[in-house]
Amino acid sequence: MRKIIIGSRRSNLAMTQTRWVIEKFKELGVPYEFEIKEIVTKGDQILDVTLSKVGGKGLFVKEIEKAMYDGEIDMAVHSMKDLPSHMAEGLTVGAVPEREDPRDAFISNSGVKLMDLPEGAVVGTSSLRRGAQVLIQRPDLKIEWIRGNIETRLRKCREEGYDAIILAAAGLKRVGWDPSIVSEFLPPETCIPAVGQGALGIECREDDQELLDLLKKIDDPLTARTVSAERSFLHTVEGGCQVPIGGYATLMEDNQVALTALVASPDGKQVFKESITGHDPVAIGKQAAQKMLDEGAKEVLDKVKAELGE
Ligand SMILES: NCc1[nH]cc(CCC(=O)O)c1CC(=O)O
Repeated sequence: MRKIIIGSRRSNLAMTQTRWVIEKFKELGVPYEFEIKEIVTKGDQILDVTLSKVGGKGLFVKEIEKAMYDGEIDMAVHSMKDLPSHMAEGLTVGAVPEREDPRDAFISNSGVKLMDLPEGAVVGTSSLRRGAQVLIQRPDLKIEWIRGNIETRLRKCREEGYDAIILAAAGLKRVGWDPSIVSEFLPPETCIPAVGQGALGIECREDDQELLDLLKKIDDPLTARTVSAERSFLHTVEGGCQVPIGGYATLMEDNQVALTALVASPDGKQVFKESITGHDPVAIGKQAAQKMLDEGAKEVLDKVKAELGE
């Protein structure tokens, strides 16, 4: 019986996601053994700098990809939103399982919603996308950087002078947090989630046909379809770095994909938003991106990238 070695970051969320995938396989009764191998990534070692300043999206995946090339591991379970829109040579996403809650969760110390925070209150986030969308609705608030895994951020929120923080609902739900700590699930209409938020992407070697066949069993083609529209948008705007970009697609009854995408300046003062519907997810992603780039989103993104030193 082949033993499949799954590489995972050691955070509680990464481990939980990896164990969830193994559990899915076990439920299906597949004839394989599974072993988890912990991988420490650069992103895990950087704790106190703004993530967007230290080197973009690949931060959590490079070491995992090296282990995959070296044959140390056979597959890796990623949060889709941490996967760069360009896959590394020879590696592929073999499965996109059913998506968890895509929304952002707003957690305030006093329990009030975003629009009810007192004037000038401090919101902690290390995401330019979340910061920009908070400022679009509440230009009076202060955005302060907060880093660390879910547990660390929740502790810092209580102890370090933030009035509220924003985390992905999917992460909270997966690690089993009590949903009552959430003051408000921000609607995707006013806080467009990150591309791929709530979905997993399971990576393996392109030439490992046996694993690709296995992964098909936990792939959700409907989630894959919406995520591919979002990623096509991200890819076309070249959002490889942590710039203020959001993209969220849903399926309509006639099986068309409806994509809403956003590019904003970090201060929320310039906003480009586009909603496009169509049958071909890759085409609508490109179309939305092209339209926004032509209308001026390119200058906004170039400016952010220059400030981040990319
Ligand atoms: N940026 C880190 C990250 N990557 C994936 C998730 C949560 C799970 C998901 O979005 O699928 C998180 C935490 C967060 O953004 O709060």
